[in-house]
Amino acid sequence: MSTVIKTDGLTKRFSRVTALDRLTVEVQPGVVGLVGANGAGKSTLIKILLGLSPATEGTGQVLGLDIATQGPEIREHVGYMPEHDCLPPDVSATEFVVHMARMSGLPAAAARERTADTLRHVGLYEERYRPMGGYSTGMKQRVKLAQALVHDPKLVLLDEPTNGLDPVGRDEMLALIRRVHSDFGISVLVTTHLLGELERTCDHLVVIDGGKLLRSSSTASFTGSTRLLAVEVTDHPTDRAFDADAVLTERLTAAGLTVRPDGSRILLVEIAGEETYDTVRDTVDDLGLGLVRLEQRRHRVAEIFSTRADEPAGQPGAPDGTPDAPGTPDHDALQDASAGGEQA
Ligand SMILES: Nc1ncnc2c1ncn2[C@@H]1O[C@H](COP(=O)(O)OP(=O)(O)OP(=O)(O)O)[C@@H](O)[C@H]1O
Repeated sequence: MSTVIKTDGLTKRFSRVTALDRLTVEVQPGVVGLVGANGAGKSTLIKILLGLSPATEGTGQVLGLDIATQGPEIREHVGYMPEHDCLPPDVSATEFVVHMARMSGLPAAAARERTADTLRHVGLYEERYRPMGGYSTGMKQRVKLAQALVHDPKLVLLDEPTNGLDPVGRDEMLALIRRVHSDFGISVLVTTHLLGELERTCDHLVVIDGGKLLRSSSTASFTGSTRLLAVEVTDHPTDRAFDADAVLTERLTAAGLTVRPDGSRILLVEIAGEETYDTVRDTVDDLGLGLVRLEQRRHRVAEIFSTRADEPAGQPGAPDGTPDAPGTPDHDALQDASAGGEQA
């Protein structure tokens, strides 16, 4: 397995902000999520990896090519889907993608053929002949993805591809992103601030905060099991005044378990051993209640940020003692999509 992206001490300083701060990371083939709040440095990293913006310090390779000296070769083998709307409204998807294919060096006939195939692959059919100004956000995102794929790259960098999409559109885009890798073997680096999306889509996550690497590891290692059981019970079948959660908490505590509420309906019970499951089941049964949920809690990617936010003030600042740069990310901007925190 050859390394797709490698950086060593990559730093980008703007006049008032250090957007990337000695970032050292390696990315292997697959679908990799680049996670960080707004302003964490994701877009800056993508531009540097494409050779479009020079690093202030440090080195990097993409597909074994040097970011400082081989930008054009990198862009020949890498597709890029920018975050913002960049589509000319008066032009059709077909015309635009053919143009982008020609810019990548494909001859006219091959460009037309690849465009037709790629637009079909992203799910654009008859509409591809209409001017893009009339497209929905979902259709525009598909065109942006198609132009990143049309020259048959080995790697695509996707900057917030689900931006502005409703939940259905988002699921479709995420499925498409998985297929880019599974059907064509193209590696994907995808940025988003919707954490739940990444848990479902990516094999590996790179988390950055304030331009620094927080963690780089497999998605499974982020979402491993906790030592907590999530328990949800039904109301009492006959006694409407019966406070099921309160009585259950009391009984489980008396049985030696540690219990705390999580949200309005769920109790979290610390797992003391295998017998904890039986104790909960038996107690719920004794009270004449039904079990709606009894499952071991998994970690959420979002927890890495909440832990970080709990650190003593000053800790995340630059090691040289300078205060955090302006534009330090707003952790609230990171939304846990799986917890229903997404906007349409
Ligand atoms: N050209 C620039 N000049 C000055 N500062 C910049 C420039 N580009 C980015 N920055 C700053 O660098 C920091 C990182 O920005 P960047 O766009 O890389 O973050 P991001 O993680 O992609 O966030 P977003 O999701 O909001 O795009 C921010 O503080 C931003 O204001």
